Amino acid sequence: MSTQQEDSLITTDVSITDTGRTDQPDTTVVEAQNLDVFYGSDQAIDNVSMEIPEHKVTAMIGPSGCGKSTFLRCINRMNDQIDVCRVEGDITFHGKNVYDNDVDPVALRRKIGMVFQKPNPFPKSIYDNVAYGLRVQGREKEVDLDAEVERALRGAALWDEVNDKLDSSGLDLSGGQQQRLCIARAIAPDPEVILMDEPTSALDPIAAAKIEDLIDDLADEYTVIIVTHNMQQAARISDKTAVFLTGGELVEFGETQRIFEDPEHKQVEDYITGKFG
Ligand SMILES: Nc1ncnc2c1ncn2[C@@H]1O[C@H](COP(=O)(O)OP(=O)(O)OP(=O)(O)O)[C@@H](O)[C@H]1O
Repeated sequence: MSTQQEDSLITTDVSITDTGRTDQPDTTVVEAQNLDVFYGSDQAIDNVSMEIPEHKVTAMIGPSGCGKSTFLRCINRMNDQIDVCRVEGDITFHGKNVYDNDVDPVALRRKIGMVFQKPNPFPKSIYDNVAYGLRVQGREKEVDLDAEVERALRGAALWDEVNDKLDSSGLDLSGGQQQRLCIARAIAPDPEVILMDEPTSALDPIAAAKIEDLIDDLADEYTVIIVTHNMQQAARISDKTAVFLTGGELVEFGETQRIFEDPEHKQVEDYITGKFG
């Protein structure tokens, strides 16, 4: 390790976990090319290009307001719901521009699910929360719904805690359980990509740690793209890290270990060593 790397490690006080996935070759699943996003006349994303690898965890970090959530919402067109939002450039999923006229945003969101900062289960039973997506898709009759609900709850590491109370309201669960229920709801329709917007920031450290472990497991089957304010979390769980800085520019993108140990840009080093942001 170079002296510079040692210095960075000492000053960041961040321990980087080898996820064991970094040696696997990358296959791009989502790609941004010269992406610009505006809210009215204000630009939130500035000429961002990035290739996001399949079956890995990619973290988006950067100071508040730098466009992380905006970028995430472009991937499954959640920004469509914001009238003043305008997207230019390309964002592709398996090579297909998600903003093409023939793309159905609802079908896209089945492939690219989302989990939000605040757990938001529906005011329905645990079972109905998880079954929701399959029912909306009209697949209730074609699949074994009980088996699919169990599969999703197991996938979200919640089955053992709720299998005897599937008819109870999802709102009666703890915050951490509610977030895992939301993850179960997101994975039940069998998406390929899961977008997570600060999924642990509303949780206590123990519940957050469970979600982090879960994200590691999810990456075996899904591509996970996570926005986090927590640099330690990005260093612990992600394979790739994208650093956005004010103005919606992507300043650096690469292997998480390299970004944290040996960033190319002084601004990134300053950000991850806590000098600003
Ligand atoms: N619905 C909206 N309407 C208008 N402007 C918006 C909207 N959402 C976000 N913005 C603006 O776009 C910029 C980027 O916001 P965004 O939420 O994407 O940043 P962020 O990096 O995720 O921030 P944070 O870390 O605080 O969540 C900010 O200037 C924000 O004020």
